[in-house]
Amino acid sequence: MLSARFLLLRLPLTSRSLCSGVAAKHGKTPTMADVRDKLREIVGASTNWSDHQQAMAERASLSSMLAKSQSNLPGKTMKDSRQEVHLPLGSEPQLREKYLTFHNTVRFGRILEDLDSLAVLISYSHTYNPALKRSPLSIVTALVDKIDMRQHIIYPDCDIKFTGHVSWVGKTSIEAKMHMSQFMNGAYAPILDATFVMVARDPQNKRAAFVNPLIPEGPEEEKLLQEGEANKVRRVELSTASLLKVAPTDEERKIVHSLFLNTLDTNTVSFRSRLLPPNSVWMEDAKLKGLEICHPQERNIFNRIFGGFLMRKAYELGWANACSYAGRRPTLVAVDDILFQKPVEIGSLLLLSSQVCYTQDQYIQVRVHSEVFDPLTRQHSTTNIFHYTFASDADVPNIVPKTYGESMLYLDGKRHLNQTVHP
Ligand SMILES: CCCCCCCCCC(=O)SCCNC(=O)CCNC(=O)[C@H](O)C(C)(C)COP(=O)(O)OP(=O)(O)OC[C@H]1O[C@@H](n2cnc3c(N)ncnc32)[C@H](O)[C@@H]1OP(=O)(O)O
Repeated sequence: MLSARFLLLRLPLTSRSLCSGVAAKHGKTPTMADVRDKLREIVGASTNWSDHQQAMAERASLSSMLAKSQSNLPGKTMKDSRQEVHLPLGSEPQLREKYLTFHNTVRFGRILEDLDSLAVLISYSHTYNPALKRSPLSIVTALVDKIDMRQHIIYPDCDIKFTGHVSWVGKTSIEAKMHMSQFMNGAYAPILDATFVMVARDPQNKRAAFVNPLIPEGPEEEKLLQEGEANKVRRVELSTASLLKVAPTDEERKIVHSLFLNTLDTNTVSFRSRLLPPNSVWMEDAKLKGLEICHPQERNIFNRIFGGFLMRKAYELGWANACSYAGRRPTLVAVDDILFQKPVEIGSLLLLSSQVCYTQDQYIQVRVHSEVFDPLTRQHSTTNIFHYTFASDADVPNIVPKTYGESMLYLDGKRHLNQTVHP
């Protein structure tokens, strides 16, 4: 239980004074609700679940509209995909309810959903073909490369603005960069920067589909494009160096061995007898699990489970685990490398499992693994891995692995923390 004193300390300053007169004039700037309506229109999504099969059959017929190669598609500029979207939390109290936490901050899980929808709209704007009524592309989220928090408190009653555009393209993939800011003290202040990788598929989401080339305009855009290229190289390097594929480095092996030695009982001189060092928690005692039944309400425009919903659920579970571990409410520092490996079908049983996998001073690195479970075949298959970095306002106990598998999770967590906190 959180003490009342603690709650008082952690409550943000009353934001009303910060954003008084918020009713920022948006004119006809789209809102998040407009973004979702627009996406449904672009792909011809069914509004009722009962119509989804017909809508999917109609989309299948769009296959012939796909480009045979990337060079057949006209180049687009970053301007073509640029979007600005408002979330009028300050001026629309009814909307605020959806975003509000008990602690009078904004539910970050909801922001993840909005970023996901915006990244999809940005990608559709880049691939827009005025000759077609509907887009033949199914654009799905493949990876949340990074979300860097520039400010840790998001006020629930100040207007929010999202901006973003395509920053790099491959043959069938698109990198979208987005920024979120909040209206405070008469101006918009930066809250976070996000980079998502989206992948274009055919109308039935069965194979990859080409996207328009990107033409940079001016040195700033050239630089963004080069950064996108470097990001792609980094992603390939990271995946080839994954601890699931290759052994840890010499330095990492030493860390694991030293953790092991620290837990040996010097009296018994046995490899089996293990003792928990002071101010530490065994990794097996820092897990939190959840189950989601994937109802039609959470479907995306392609009648699969919306990626943003998965991120929200995984974030909330990860946050609860970090909160329970620290014994106080942590703040989010960064989100990185959220991998969408397989689509989640409507009706699935989705098992979410969160694990504190690395700690350092006040930082807590949490990994959430999600898998679908088929009760008929009893088969499990991994759909997503999520990585969240949290910070507490005091140092937290050290997490200690016992098995070799846990040690690999520990090293993976350390890599993620080093990348997000001390890049
Ligand atoms: C109702 C209102 C809601 C409105 C919001 C709508 C939002 C809709 C968006 C979603 O919700 S999507 C749902 C969440 N995402 C998923 O379910 C995706 C699940 N994952 C997959 O289906 C596949 O893993 C994926 C299509 C992403 C990749 O499949 P493959 O690994 O077979 O891809 P392939 O090898 O053919 O590579 C295709 C491209 O993807 C790139 N790629 C694949 N995995 C990647 C990765 N992990 N990171 C970066 N790029 C990646 C790859 O480099 C390549 O790019 P280039 O052609 O440009 O070189």
